Amino acid sequence: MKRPPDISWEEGFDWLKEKLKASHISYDLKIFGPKLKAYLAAFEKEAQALNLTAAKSRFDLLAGPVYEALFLAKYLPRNMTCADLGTGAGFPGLIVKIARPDLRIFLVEGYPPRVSFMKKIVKELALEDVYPYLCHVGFQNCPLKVSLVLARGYGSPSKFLKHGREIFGASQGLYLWRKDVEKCSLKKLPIKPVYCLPISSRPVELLVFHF
Ligand SMILES: C[S@@+](CC[C@H](N)C(=O)[O-])C[C@H]1O[C@@H](n2cnc3c(N)ncnc32)[C@H](O)[C@@H]1O
Repeated sequence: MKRPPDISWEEGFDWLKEKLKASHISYDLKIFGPKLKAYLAAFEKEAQALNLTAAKSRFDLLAGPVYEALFLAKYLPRNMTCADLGTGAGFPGLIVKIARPDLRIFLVEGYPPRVSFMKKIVKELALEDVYPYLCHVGFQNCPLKVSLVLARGYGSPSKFLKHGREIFGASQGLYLWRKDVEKCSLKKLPIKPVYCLPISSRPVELLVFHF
C-alpha cells in the first residue's frame, strides 16, 4: 500500500479502514472510531511530555502500533481478563479495549506520568473495565493475577514469558514482537509459540503462547 506523507486524522482513518478490510479484520471503525480518534489526538498532544516519541507521524502511529493492536485484538478469546505489560501510554491495551469492550484489561506500566495519562483518558472516554495499573514489574510486589497477558515492545519475548507466567499467573500470552528492535532466537525460549503470525508490511510478528 502506498505510503502517504503525514495526513489528517480523517485521511488516516480512511487509510486504516482500507487496511483493515484488506487484512480481513472486521472491526467497524464507525462504532469505535470516535473513541479511538479522541485517544490518539490526546496521545499526540502528550507524547513528547510522556517521553514517548517513537511514532513520528500520524501515519506511523496508525500503520504501526494502532494497526498492530487491532491485528492482535482479533485473536483474543471473548470475555477474558488480560494485562498489557509495559503498556506505555496504552499500546496495545487501550486500543484493544476500545475495539473489544467485552474484555477486562489491566494496563500495567512502571512510569507514573504514563499511568496518570491513561487514567485521564479512561475517565474522559468513560471506558469501563479497564484499569491503568502502576507497577514496576519484577522490582515491586505485584499481586495482580490474570488469565492472559499481552504486550508490545516489553523488552524481549523472554522477559514477557517470565513475567506473564511467574508474576501474573497467566495461561496464555500474545506478544507483538518487534523483530527489528528486539533481537531474540525463538528456538532458545523456554516455551515455543504455538503460532507466529507475521503482520503484513511490518517488521513485527504476533507470537501466541500457551503456558
Ligand atoms: C518500549 S516502551 C513500549 C510501550 C508500548 N507497549 C508500545 O508498544 O508503544 C516499553 C514500556 O514498558 C515499560 N516497562 C518496561 N519494563 C517494565 C516493567 N518491568 N514494569 C512495568 N513497566 C515496564 C516502560 O516504562 C515503557 O513504558
